[in-house]
Formats: sequence, structure tokens, C-alpha cells
Amino acid sequence: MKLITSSILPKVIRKRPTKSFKGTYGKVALIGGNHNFGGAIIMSTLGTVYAGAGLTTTFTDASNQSSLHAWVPEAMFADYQDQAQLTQLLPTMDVISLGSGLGTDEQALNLIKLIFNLVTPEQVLLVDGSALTLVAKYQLALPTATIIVTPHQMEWERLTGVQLANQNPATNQRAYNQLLVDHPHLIAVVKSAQTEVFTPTGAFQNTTGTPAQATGGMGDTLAGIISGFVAQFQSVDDAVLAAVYTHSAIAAQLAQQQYVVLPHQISEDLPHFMHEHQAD
Ligand SMILES: NC(=O)C1=CN([C@@H]2O[C@H](COP(=O)(O)OP(=O)(O)OC[C@H]3O[C@@H](n4cnc5c(N)ncnc54)[C@H](OP(=O)(O)O)[C@@H]3O)[C@@H](O)[C@H]2O)[C@@H](O)CC1
Ligand SMILES: Nc1ncnc2c1ncn2[C@@H]1O[C@H](COP(=O)(O)OP(=O)(O)O)[C@@H](O)[C@H]1O
Ligand SMILES: [Mg+2]
Repeated sequence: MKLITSSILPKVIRKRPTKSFKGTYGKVALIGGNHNFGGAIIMSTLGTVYAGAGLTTTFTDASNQSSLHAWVPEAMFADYQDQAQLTQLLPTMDVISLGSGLGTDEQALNLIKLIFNLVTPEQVLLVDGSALTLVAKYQLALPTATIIVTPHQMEWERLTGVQLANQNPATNQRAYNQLLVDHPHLIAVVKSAQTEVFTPTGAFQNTTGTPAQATGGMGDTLAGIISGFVAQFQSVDDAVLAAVYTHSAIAAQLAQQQYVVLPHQISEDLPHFMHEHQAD
């Protein structure tokens, strides 16, 4: 397994060309946040916007609109129950992130099915949180697209059947290979204290991070950062690796002076961290 180190950053985070505009940096849809888990999709949105995505639209429960805009007015809001709007807007997106804080009720299941039908092969679909739990429970077929799954260890167990106690680089690689049979363009970010990333071209282990990260919303934030990186940067595989590294590296820096690192603090530090690590 190769290690994910700071050497991934200059490969991915490049100086912005002078002649560019918001459209240059990608359009992202984030879909999730039910009435109870609005915080999850707000944290994802912070990750995407602060990572530098050009245009971000958050599809969530209507009750989350004012909190979303209090945290991040840069994002657009859409009601995830408005099927006509979803059907109209989704084809315009480069990256779609689905599931952070979505919940697992029937409404969530129907939304996932609708979105899987709308996604096109040119798009990148990130599947996180509740959407992973529902995909596993109902054995939903993932659409043809570039797929990124971001399970924590229990979600990985649900998805692959590999029990948590038996998860290690070798068993995870075998389970990933099985997923690849049906989805040749799938990347798996298997999150833990030492997150592993499986891509069609290699397996990687993160080298940074801290237990100060072990708090709700940390994965929702990662889903947002990955979406923001993939929307802007060339290679999807490298963008995912750089996002995983960046998320933990910022946390480790903050943890030098903090007992716990709050997810939104990582997002707020992204513009500064990316400025420090951008390459020509
Ligand atoms: N502020 C918000 O809005 C927030 C909203 N959120 C949203 O909530 C939704 C549900 O996501 P979820 O992760 O909280 O619940 P679920 O998928 O049932 O997994 C938990 C079960 O798995 C077990 N477990 C064992 N190992 C584990 C591991 N390494 N990592 C994690 N869990 C592990 C664990 O064991 P236990 O802790 O009980 O010992 C428990 O039995 C999802 O959409 C998410 O986005 C959250 O992000 C929080 C902030
Ligand atoms: N002890 C730890 N060391 C490093 N990273 C951790 C640790 N515990 C959790 N994390 C990170 O926090 C995130 C947790 O993801 P997840 O459980 O999906 O969070 P949530 O759904 O609450 O947002 C992952 O990125 C994981 O790698
Ligand atoms: Mg999660």
C-alpha cells in the first residue's frame, strides 16, 4: 500500500490561471440533510465552498435553508423534495455528492433512486453516509458514472460484508476488487484513524490525522472537500487523495493547540492551507 503524503498536494493544488471564472472551477450539487441532520449537509457545503468549487448548490430539507445561508451564503439552496427542480438542475452539475445527513426513511430511499436515474456517465457521483446504508440495505445498483464511496468502517461492513474486526488492507482490497467488477470507475475511501483509499490504479493509506478529529460531522466535511477538489482539479484519483490528506493535515495542525478539532474549523482553514501548498 502506498502512503499519502504532502507530495500529493503540489500535484493537485495549482495556481489559478488569471483568465478564469467561477465556471472554470466546477459545479457541485450536495444532496442530504433531512429535518434532523441539517448540520451534516451544512458542514459538507462549507467543505465544498471553502475548497474553492466554482458554484455549489445544496439540495436539502426546506427547514435547513436559513441555517445554511447563515453559515455559507455562497451556496445556493434548493428543496430536495422539488423533483422538477432536481431534474432540471442535476444535468448541469460536474459533481454530485449524495447522502450526508440524508437519513434512511422512505423519502430518502426514493430520492436516491431518482438521483441514480438522473446521473450521467460524464458526472462524478460521491455516495456518503445514509445513502451508503440504503444502497447496502436495498442492494441498489449504482449508476454508470465515476463513483466515489466514502464509508466509515460500519458503512464499509454494510456495503461489502467485511466485518469491522476483519477489516485490514488485504481484506479491504479484496472487497474493493469485488466492487470494481460491476463499477470499473469506482474509488473507495475507507475511513478510519488510518484512512485507506482504493482506486483502479492503486491502494493508498493516509499518513496524517488525529483523534481530535473523532467528532460528528468530520466525514460530512470530508465528503464536501472531496467534491470541491474533484470539481476543480484534473485527475479524479489524485484530487481524492489530496482531499483526504488535506482534511487530516489541517486537523493535525489545529490539534497542536486544540483538544478537539471541529469540522467547520477545518473548512475555514482550507483557503489558507491551499494557498500555502499551491504549485505553479
Ligand atoms: N450534525 C449532523 O447533522 C450529523 C449527521 N450525521 C449523519 O447521520 C447519518 C448517520 O451516520 P452515523 O455515522 O452517525 O450512523 P451510522 O451509519 O448508523 O453508523 C453508526 C453506527 O456504526 C457504528 N460504528 C462502528 N465503527 C464505526 C466507525 N469507525 N465510525 C462510525 N461508526 C461506527 C457505531 O457504533 P457506536 O458508536 O454505537 O459504538 C454505530 O452503531 C449520516 O447520514 C451522517 O451523515 C453524522 O455525520 C453526525 C453529525
Ligand atoms: N482517531 C481518528 N484519527 C484520525 N481520523 C479520524 C479518527 N476518528 C475519525 N476520524 C476521521 O473522521 C471522519 C469520520 O467520518 P464519519 O464517521 O463518516 O463522520 P460523520 O458521518 O459524523 O461526519 C473520517 O474522515 C475519519 O477518518
Ligand atoms: Mg459519515
